[in-house]
Amino acid sequence: EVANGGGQHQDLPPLLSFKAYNADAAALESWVGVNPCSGSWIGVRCTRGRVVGVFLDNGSLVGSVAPLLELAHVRVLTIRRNSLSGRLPPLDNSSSPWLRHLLLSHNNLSGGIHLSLPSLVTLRADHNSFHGGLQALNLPMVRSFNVSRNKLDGEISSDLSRFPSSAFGGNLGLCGHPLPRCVHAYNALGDTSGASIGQSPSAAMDGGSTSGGISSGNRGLSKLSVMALMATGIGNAVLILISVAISVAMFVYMRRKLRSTKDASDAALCLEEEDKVRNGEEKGQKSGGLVCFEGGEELKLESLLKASAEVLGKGVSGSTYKAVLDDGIVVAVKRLSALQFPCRSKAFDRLMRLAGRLRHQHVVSLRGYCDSNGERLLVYDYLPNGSLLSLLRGNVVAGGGGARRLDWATRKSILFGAAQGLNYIHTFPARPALVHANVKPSNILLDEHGAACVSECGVMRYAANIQQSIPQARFLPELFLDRAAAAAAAPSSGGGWHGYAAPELACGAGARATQESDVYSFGMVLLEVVTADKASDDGGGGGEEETMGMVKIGMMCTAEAPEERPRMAQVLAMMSEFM
Ligand SMILES: Nc1ncnc2c1ncn2[C@@H]1O[C@H](COP(=O)(O)OP(=O)(O)OP(=O)(O)O)[C@@H](O)[C@H]1O
Repeated sequence: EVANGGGQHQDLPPLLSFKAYNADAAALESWVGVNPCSGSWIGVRCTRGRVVGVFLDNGSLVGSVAPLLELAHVRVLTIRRNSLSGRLPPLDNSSSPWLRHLLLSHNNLSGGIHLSLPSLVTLRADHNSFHGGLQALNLPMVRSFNVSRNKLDGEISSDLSRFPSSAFGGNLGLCGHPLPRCVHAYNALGDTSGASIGQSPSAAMDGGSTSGGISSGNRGLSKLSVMALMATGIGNAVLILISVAISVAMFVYMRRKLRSTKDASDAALCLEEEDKVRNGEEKGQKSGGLVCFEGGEELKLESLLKASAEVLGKGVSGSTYKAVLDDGIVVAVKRLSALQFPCRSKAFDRLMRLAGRLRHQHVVSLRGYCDSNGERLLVYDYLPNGSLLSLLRGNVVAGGGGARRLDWATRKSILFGAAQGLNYIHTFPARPALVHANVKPSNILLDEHGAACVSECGVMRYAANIQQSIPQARFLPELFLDRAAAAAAAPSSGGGWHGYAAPELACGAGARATQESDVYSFGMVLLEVVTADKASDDGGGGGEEETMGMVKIGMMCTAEAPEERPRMAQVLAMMSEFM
């Protein structure tokens, strides 16, 4: 029943039309064959043989989004951080009856937004070039909403005004709660001038009729009529003066108001981060005990707890499971150890809500977070191709269109990807600045394209016994101890200390991870990867110069004194010479 008249899968034509814009895009490389529901089309999710989800964030994709909205059963369309252009077609219940989550942020889409979708739950259209007003939006069920940083104007309807200012910021023409009040300048001016114009002719007419003889050319104007004429003239002059004064006042008021709207709009952007923290957007959406972040809107605690799970591994901070939910979504669930995280901490809670906003192609996305009845679960995207640790162990992993082993090109691209992820975390606008606190090979995962993604940002920063656990080396996978110790024995790294954790973290119970200690850990990983067993390198090695260059960067990162280490942005700049 999924075939159309020509015997073709019904969802194939729209997907192929979209692919036609992106013939050479790596993100759509797997879109081959005639059955998009065969399981091999990356980014396409099907239920009962129909496409219900399209997930194409960060794919460097171009063209129009329109073909994807022709998928008759699509429930989730997320295509953020691409270069899509053109207009968003008007959508209503008859064109898109199943659509629940539409995520279009960070593209170049333009035109108006015309959506009448009574069941839409998520609309993220920020960072585009949409213009016009919001009056063509009828989204009574929407819970996650953001149209900031577009070219929208007009008044925010009362229905949408329940969202925080950060949902609307960066649109200079938008006004009304939660942004500053709208000034109906044209109406006000029109009314004022309308009143004065309306009055003076009638007053003149009255005057005219009172005088009775002006139009008749009577030269001998009566005293009364002269006085009436003068009174009318003075009256008119006063009215004109009043209306000019009102107009000037209105003009000044309007200018101030517009300026304050702009200031407020800028301020809204500057304060966006804090706003989200305070006003609840950062809180995500509560869904039965689970706080859901962007892209995790469909998660439910109940279905997480019911899901079939497979243990991926156990670390100091807890255990990680691969969970397959009822509707086929696969996630990785980290269950935090009660020993390391014994009590509820506001700081940790806040950190998780911040971590839920990290979205970058080299950072594993946190989609949800649960903290109830002493149970703490973190829900991440499941990355299917293992970790840097498994590559270092000599395993061959899939990804990037074929089997991957630790050849030189792979080593460099993994290190460069991880460095970009870490730099994004370090430069994310947050106060205090974000720290990863547990950079090591098992936390550098490989996505479906084989790209490196940094996982578990910040979790270990709030662990209770991090100091005790480091010297006992439980903190490190055993395999690494000798190698890491060897790397750390290098003169500049102040031998005697081993592992990925910076030496300063060993001293004193109050030691807390910092961005400098992250750089140290990254340096250790880099040295590890660059110097790892060449037997796993199947040719195309780095060459002396490149290897030495990378080792030098690793040495700088692992300087004993934190202040001597470079910042991640500098590390990236140095590494880019070898990329
Ligand atoms: N999102 C994910 N997708 C796929 N595999 C993952 C994901 N997160 C973690 N893993 C894998 O699960 C295993 C266990 O990870 P876990 O984070 O629990 O332990 P760890 O990294 O060894 O130690 P720590 O508790 O210090 O982070 C590791 O092999 C890790 O690579």
